[in-house]
Amino acid sequence: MGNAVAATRFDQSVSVETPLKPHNTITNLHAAKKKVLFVSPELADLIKVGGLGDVSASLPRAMNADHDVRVLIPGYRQVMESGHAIRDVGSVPGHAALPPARIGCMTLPDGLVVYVLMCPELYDRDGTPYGDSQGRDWQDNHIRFARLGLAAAEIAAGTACLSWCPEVVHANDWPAALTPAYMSWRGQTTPTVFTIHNLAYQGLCSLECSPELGLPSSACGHQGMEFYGRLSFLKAGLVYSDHVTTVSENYAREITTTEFGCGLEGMLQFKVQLNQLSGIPNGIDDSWDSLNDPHLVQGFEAHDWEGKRANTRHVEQMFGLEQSDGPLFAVVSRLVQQKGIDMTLEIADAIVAEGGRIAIIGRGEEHLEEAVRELARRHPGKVGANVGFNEADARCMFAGSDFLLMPSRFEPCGLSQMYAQRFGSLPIARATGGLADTIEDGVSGFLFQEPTSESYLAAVRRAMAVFRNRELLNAMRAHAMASPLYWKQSVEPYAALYRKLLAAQRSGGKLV
Ligand SMILES: Nc1ncnc2c1ncn2[C@@H]1O[C@H](COP(=O)(O)OP(=O)(O)O[C@H]2O[C@H](CO)[C@@H](O)[C@H](O)[C@H]2O)[C@@H](O)[C@H]1O
Repeated sequence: MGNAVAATRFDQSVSVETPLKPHNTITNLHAAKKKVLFVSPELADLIKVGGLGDVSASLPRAMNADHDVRVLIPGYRQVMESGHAIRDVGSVPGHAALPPARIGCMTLPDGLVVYVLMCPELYDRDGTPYGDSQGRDWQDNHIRFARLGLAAAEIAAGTACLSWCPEVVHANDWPAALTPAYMSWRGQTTPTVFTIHNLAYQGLCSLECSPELGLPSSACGHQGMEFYGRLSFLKAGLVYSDHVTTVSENYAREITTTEFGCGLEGMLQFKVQLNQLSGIPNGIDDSWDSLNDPHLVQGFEAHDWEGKRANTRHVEQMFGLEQSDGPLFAVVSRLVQQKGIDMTLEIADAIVAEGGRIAIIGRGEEHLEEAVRELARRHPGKVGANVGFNEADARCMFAGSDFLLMPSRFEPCGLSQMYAQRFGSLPIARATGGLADTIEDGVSGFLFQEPTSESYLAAVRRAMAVFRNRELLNAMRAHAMASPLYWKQSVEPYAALYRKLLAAQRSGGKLV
């Protein structure tokens, strides 16, 4: 990337903020709003791969009425070129193989403050936050995300030259998981929360990477982040944070079992004994408003089913589907094993044979992308597939479809099923994780128990039977659209957790 481009990226006209003295950790103890640093690899306003991007955009905003939550994300190319002015406000030194970096500050139009970790050699690349445009993970991901964690630790220590210092640090998923770890190794006492959005992605690297990350020797043992002979970023988040949350109550229970614990269930059971693991469900933000969403061809409310139908016609056109009186099923999903796409492929012929049509938008594993394309080729006019990522199209699909197919093998919370319900599309989902917590079987959607195509198809058939009973269908749609799934329900549990950790810190140290 040439200098000319780089030079346009930082708004240097604003003076660098006055550095804070190291360890002068809290500028105003009596400030009403607690300062929280929210560390994440995604933020939907700027870059989104999946649900973590949505949560990072909506949870801090929902919390901000009573808190001062600021987000720290890496300065990927998409972030630096987003068009938002970035003030250069601080810096962090290098450590082992982690290069030094600058910290920028971006204020989004609604006032959300975002710190951007600017390190072009690590983040200025084509592709996604995690890999290249062919879907291959970046080979230096351990360095890229250790850099993120250590920068967050420096901000928390007041050593990043910022005029703001958090009282609580909230790190999300493996890419941010070294935040509490570096804080612990450096003796920092600011309370830390680590949220698991998906236990299956662990951020594993070789033990030999330890010197590159500048880890203390204790980190590489069983009591540290060693996991079956490798280093696990996610395990570091569990071991070194003061409290672990995950994104639904059901998933919080499930991850303590062998079936869902990904080998970490013993550690998670221990966290439960210490009262350091809880489930706080995700919500959705109020942009999910079927009457006023500008992406829809026609806004609609419950009982205005003609308005919803206008969106169905639009989705049919988008996907080249024949018009029909049969149900329209939508798939809006990352195309990965977790999401059970293979099961949808197995039952698709039956859905089509029984009068259904399917519209699929998704991106992910190459073999699943190809299988989805092949399915659409086999059923012209009945199945349409768009292999890619498009938020506006996804919103139209939630509004235009009758049912959302979400047969996830596991699902920490799931957002798509909540979006679908809000837009009057009834989710058909496996009763797992947050899906079981947010869908009422036979009331706002359809749940099935076993991760088999037989069990799934039986649920689809129940949905089709309801589709033929207009009165019941419309009652279920209206109920789904009224489901109380907004963030409001999650704000207080997070606020209570922050209060508890701060109280523990005041009364003599961290929770043990
Ligand atoms: N091709 C495409 N085009 C447009 N939009 C697309 C898309 N594919 C997916 N999306 C969107 O991406 C998001 C996916 O969020 P989910 O929560 O459903 O799953 P994900 O597995 O990514 O998130 C993980 O983190 C979240 C957040 O905690 C948990 O809810 C979840 O269970 C966990 O697996 C939704 O906003 C969906 O609409």
